[in-house]
Amino acid sequence: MKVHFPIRRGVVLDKTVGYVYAVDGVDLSIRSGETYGLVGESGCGKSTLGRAMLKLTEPTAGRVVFDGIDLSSMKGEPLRTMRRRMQMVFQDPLSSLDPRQSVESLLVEGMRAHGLDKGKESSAKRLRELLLAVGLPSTSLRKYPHEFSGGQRQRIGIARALSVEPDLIVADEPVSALDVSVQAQVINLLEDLQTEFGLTYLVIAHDLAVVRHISDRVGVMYLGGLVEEADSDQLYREPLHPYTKALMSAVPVPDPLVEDRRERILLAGDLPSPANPPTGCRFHTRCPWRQETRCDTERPALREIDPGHRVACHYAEDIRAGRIRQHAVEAELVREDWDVVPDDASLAGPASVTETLGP
Ligand SMILES: Nc1ncnc2c1ncn2[C@@H]1O[C@H](COP(=O)(O)OP(=O)(O)OP(=O)(O)O)[C@@H](O)[C@H]1O
Repeated sequence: MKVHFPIRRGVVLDKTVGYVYAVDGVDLSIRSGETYGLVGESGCGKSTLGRAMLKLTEPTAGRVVFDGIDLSSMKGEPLRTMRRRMQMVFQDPLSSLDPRQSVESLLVEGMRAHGLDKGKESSAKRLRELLLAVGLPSTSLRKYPHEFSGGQRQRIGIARALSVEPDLIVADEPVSALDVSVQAQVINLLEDLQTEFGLTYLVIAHDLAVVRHISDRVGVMYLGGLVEEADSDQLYREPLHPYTKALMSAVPVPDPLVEDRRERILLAGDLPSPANPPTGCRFHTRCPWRQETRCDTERPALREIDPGHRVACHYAEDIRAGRIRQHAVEAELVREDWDVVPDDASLAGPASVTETLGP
């Protein structure tokens, strides 16, 4: 799939002077009942991909197939019916919930739009069930979003998504606006609801720790492309793409008393603009293992290195076997004596993942 946004100039924005290559050739499938975690730095195209999967953003090229049905040319009522089955939970519940609507009205709205409010009594029962499912008191119905804490508001956002009985939920940074102490509660809630209602999740996050806990499989995005994908355990045990390795370097050590023997990876330079991505491998401008000239000119395909473990790097096997490791060490881009501990292991913001320590 591709999603390219035109960059327009001129008095009435009538000239297209270029494109933002937000999603540029991603082939991703999510299995029924699983949680797929999508990670990467801010601006790499995660949200755009999530929105395009729900047809909230029209793809420039490619198809979205949901439950065997091709949504590409679907419009009007058939698309609306399919949309009920695919809901989104947003990062900031305060901006995604209309402050003038009570919780009751917020929850009933979607049910009504999809013909699921079948009479006063059954709607009231359904509302009670929804509140119970997300752990909010029944007195919440008459209240307004600003009367709740951040975590409670996210529960309202989740209840709202659940109200139309979806199969797939795309959760875009569902906990990143919340206090750390509340994050785990919301993640646990999502897990419980998945078991209870047989949901499938796409969880988008810049924080590897969040995704690790909740995901069955994880995909790592860089500048509009998927660079690595594997079962969660496998990816965390043996990241193969240099970018994933760098992200892993930034995850804090779980136990400070355990000696940290992982290699630390320094990425050169800043994240390039998706409006002007590098030729060849998108990651080559920052890669410690860059090999001339193949990496600069030839874009690597995502290929299966081990069963279910796909990597978009020409030299993944060589890096794994340590065959081209020396080059990176000599260039002082990979060091074993790194002693800089990150203040913040998150990957938010345009800053590159540099000089970070990991477990
Ligand atoms: N509607 C739009 N029009 C033009 N450019 C857009 C639009 N939506 C997103 N972009 C650009 O596409 C790129 C990818 O954005 P996207 O929001 O998908 O990234 P992201 O990885 O989800 O980042 P974040 O975590 O900051 O939301 C960015 O450069 C962004 O500025």
